[in-house]
Amino acid sequence: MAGEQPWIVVALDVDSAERAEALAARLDPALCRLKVGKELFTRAGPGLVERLQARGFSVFLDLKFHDIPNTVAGACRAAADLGVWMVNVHALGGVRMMEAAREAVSRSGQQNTLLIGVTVLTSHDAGDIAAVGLGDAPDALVERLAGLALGAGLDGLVCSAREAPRLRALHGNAPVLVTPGIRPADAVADDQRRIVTPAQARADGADYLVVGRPITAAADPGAALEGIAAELQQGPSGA
Ligand SMILES: O=c1ccn([C@@H]2O[C@H](COP(=O)(O)O)[C@@H](O)[C@H]2O)c(=O)[nH]1
Repeated sequence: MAGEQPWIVVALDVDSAERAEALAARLDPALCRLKVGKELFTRAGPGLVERLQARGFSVFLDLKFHDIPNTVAGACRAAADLGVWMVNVHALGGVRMMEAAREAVSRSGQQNTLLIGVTVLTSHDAGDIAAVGLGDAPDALVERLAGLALGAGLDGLVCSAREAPRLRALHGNAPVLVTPGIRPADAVADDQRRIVTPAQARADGADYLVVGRPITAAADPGAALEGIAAELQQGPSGA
């Protein structure tokens, strides 16, 4: 799988429905999908997701569910019933939780909703992982969690594009790889630690690139989106 266009997923990390809809109005649904995460969903709820979908955007509901299997299954069922393009759970929730999520989405009326598993947050480096008592290096932990998630039947993974080549070698082209931590060469990293440029991420095997602040904090978000889309057409060398 190389992902279906559009490959860019804009993270709408803003604090109101009004701000989110104003941003969406400046973005072309032919060039991007939208991601609604914890802050915006907690403020604006399912109604906003439905309005963004009505504007023609595919929506990734990025709530990273991580709870007991029954609770996560119910949350995933609710997300699928909203008709979202993609929803995720955190792979650290374990195999039984991911299997329950898989069954809930597959039995919902929206079987096309993609269910993916977060491996290691792109804001984490080796020190962060060691500090919470997980012994593996980031790439080894990603590999371990990816195996569990795909074994539980999930459609794909959230990881850094740095790990994409190894995951492709291990699991082939079928898993959907969604990669945040995307930064154009001239952008600041912010709180991200395992970053990759947009064209390099695609070249390394990422299907979908999550991009937030480099687009949403730009003076002209529409132009910033177009710039990244153009970079993807050119490839990593710019050739
Ligand atoms: O490992 C992860 C998982 C999710 N995210 C989310 O992606 C965006 C990234 O935003 P930027 O502004 O481009 O840094 C944000 O919504 C995160 O919650 C992630 O960064 N890493």
